[in-house]
Amino acid sequence: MQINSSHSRLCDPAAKYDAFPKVHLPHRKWPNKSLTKPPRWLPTDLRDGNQSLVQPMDSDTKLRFFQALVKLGYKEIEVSYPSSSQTDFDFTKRLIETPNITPDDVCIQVMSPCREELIRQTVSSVLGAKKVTIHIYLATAECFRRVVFNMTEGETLDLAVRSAKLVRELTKDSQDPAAQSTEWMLELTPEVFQDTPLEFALRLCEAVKAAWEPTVDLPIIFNLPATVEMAMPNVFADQIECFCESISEREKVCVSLHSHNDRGCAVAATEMAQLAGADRVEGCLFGNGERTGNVDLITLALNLYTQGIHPGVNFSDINSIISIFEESTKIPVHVRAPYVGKYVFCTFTGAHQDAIRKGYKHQESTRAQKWKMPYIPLDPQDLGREHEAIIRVNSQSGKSGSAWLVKEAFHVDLPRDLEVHFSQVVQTHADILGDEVTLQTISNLFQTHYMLKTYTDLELLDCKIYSKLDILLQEGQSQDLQSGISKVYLNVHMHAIEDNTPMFRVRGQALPKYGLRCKRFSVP
Ligand SMILES: CC(=O)SCCNC(=O)CCNC(=O)[C@H](O)C(C)(C)COP(=O)(O)OP(=O)(O)OC[C@H]1O[C@@H](n2cnc3c(N)ncnc32)[C@H](O)[C@@H]1OP(=O)(O)O
Ligand SMILES: CC(C)C(=O)C(=O)O
Repeated sequence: MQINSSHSRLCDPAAKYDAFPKVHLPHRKWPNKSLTKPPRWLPTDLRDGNQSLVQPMDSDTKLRFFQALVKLGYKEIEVSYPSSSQTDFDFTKRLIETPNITPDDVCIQVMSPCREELIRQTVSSVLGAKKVTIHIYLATAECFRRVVFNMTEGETLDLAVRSAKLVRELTKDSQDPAAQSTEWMLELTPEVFQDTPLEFALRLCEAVKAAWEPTVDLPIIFNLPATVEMAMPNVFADQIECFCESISEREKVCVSLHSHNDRGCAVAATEMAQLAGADRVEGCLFGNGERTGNVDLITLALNLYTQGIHPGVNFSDINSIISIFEESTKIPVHVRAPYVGKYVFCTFTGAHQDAIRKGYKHQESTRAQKWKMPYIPLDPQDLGREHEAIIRVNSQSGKSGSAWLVKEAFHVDLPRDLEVHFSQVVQTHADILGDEVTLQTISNLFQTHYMLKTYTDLELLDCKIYSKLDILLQEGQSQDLQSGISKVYLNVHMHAIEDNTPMFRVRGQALPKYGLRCKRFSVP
């Protein structure tokens, strides 16, 4: 019976789940806009990213990660949840007290729930820093208020205001000299903004703004999270546009986004919400973070980059960032992660390989400035990646794939006939192998099949197919010309590897199927 009831639920999801309500915004403007500049970025790898790990980072690991984020160019970094653990508290102090770790233009952000003792502890961890954002959060979504806190809207609003006033008292209004040399900002997160009635979110933010009294130079940050992503990106964009249009003193407010990826749409939601007016984006490298992760900051940045917009951060040495990330989080970057995965610039597919190979040849011959490459939206070299990994060969590959690897191994362009022939050799091998055919294997197959292994002191330099007619004409033997040309010759230019000086020409007669039979050597 139990089984039946769960079956019936699966057949009728509406009995269990409600559709997310639409936003009434008939004159929405965001669909007609484009992104033209990067947002203010805030990586939260050391807080939201860290809190999602099986093994939270220790102080040295956090420091290494922090320094990597600074090197990438981030100017606001959420470094900890100081009241969560001694490690986080001490790490925050370490960033401030160790000379030359935190550049003067980098603002560190620390987070606390709206609880008096925890706010006090949080502020005490950052005293002495140059620039700080105190980030307080509280749950405003109806389900959270009712289920977790048992608080009314009024009680929630009061708590938010009291907390903002406390932060103010401890920071920008404080008489403590240690607090007076700091540039203080306040960030408030009404948690699960996406599921909070807009009218209540606005009312609460207005009250907190009045309590904090921000300025145009140091605006208050309202971070509007999809703590759990619950609706399509267009719905989120509508919510953000409504908020941006309705909040008063917009010039004193920085609207920040913090999207999680529960529906797999965090990148799209974050991009559309920027069209809708948001100024700032919180997220994590490689989309780390609670559950399905925070929005991936690298994808967002490189999406801008490939539209010709400088993202303000620099991913030109992506491999070192991947290493730091994997060592720090113990989470491998997915091989298909946009732009950065091991396989994203790589194809096994014959038709794609052919297009890419032609693309590279075209790019080289036209010396085109603009990047227009079939199947590859970003030049891997811009990320410090090599081209070698682009084409890899298995049984799904064709002649272009094996020819690309022969070029890598021997630096020669195969003539088309030979490409076709060699590809059949590789295909037969790949089918039997049922696996990738490596560069080393391709090179061995080529040498063995065309008998280049016979002369191990020689290196292949060039390789062309000549008709017998060409050869005879070259050698002035036109009198030997016979009608009905039947044989094709393969001319293989080699040089001796050992002393590297004398040039040899090995003439090989390409017999049926172009198997090379070397006939003679000569110094050219
Ligand atoms: C969406 C986010 O990412 S929010 C950030 C979440 N991050 C963390 O929780 C990591 C750090 N947290 C901690 O170290 C601890 O949970 C502390 C220090 C905050 C609190 O510790 P404890 O007092 O031992 O409470 P515990 O961990 O059991 O959590 C329960 C408390 O969290 C509160 N809580 C639950 N959900 C939320 C929420 N969304 N926002 C704020 N507080 C919450 C509960 O009200 C409860 O408080 P109560 O005991 O007064 O009722
Ligand atoms: C508290 C906020 C910033 C958060 O982490 C979330 O909503 O996911």
